[in-house]
Amino acid sequence: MAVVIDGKQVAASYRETLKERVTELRARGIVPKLKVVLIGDDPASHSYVRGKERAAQEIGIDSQVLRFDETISEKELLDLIDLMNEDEEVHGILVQLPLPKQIDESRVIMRISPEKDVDGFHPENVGKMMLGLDTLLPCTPHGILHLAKTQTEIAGKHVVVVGRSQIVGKPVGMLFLNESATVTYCHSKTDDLGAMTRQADILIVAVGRAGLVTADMVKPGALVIDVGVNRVEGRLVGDVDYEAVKEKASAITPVPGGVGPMTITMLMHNTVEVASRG
Ligand SMILES: Nc1nc2c(c(=O)[nH]1)N[C@@H](CN(C=O)c1ccc(C(=O)N[C@@H](CCC(=O)O)C(=O)O)cc1)CN2
Repeated sequence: MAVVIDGKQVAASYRETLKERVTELRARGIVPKLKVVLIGDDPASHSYVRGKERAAQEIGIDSQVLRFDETISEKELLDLIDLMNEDEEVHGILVQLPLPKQIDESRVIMRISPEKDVDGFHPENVGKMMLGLDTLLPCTPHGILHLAKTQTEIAGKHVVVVGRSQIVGKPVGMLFLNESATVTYCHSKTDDLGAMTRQADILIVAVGRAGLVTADMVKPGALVIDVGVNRVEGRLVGDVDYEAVKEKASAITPVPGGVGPMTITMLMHNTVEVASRG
């Protein structure tokens, strides 16, 4: 029976250290400031942004959410980003994804100053991450690495990543490689997925398909990290068949309450990092 990794608790304890850092910054007259751009009325995006506001308030970060109708043009959004880039009081800028179809996501990400890119999505930050240089790391992958380190040594472990998205799959593999893990990437075209996942000491699943990973696809004693968020019959579930895999793994993240809370916490971490750079 696996240890259930309590992401809420790990996140809460990490936020305590951030609170202390913010108290020190405020004593030096620095108030960390985060601007979040929220476009449209997607209920999930609104809920995630509320979570970001709550976490910022708890830690002492000054956050402001700028809400726009989904008809906003790309030019209006890019002009707004320019203003925030120039505002010396703003440390972090985040545009909540996904964006409406008239707006090119890459153009938006590339317009945010890399120094203020608290999502860690800008190519300059992604490149530095690949090189193992100190930079703003993408929040979900950073959160996953932190959770994994609460359970095991990473160096020498075989990490299998299922999923190759720009914001989770690709970067999370890179972060584990930087920690001297052996990394295998799998995706929708991978032949015999189970043969791959069964080799994993640490299995990270980020596809967005409920029940994709079943118990027979997991090596006994593996650490299983489920990044999927799927709504099935009104319930939130991950990509892993949680009840069955729990019996086989040594540790597992639940959905909800696993990786999700770490995403928001690492966003706060990045905002504090930028503010600390002075
Ligand atoms: N600009 C960004 N957009 C998006 C990101 C991102 O990192 N930056 N990631 C996701 C959404 N996201 C944060 O923005 C996010 C997703 C999930 C959670 C979370 O806490 N999930 C909970 C369940 C929440 C629920 O009930 O729906 C959990 O897993 O426990 C936080 C943040 C896409 N967009």
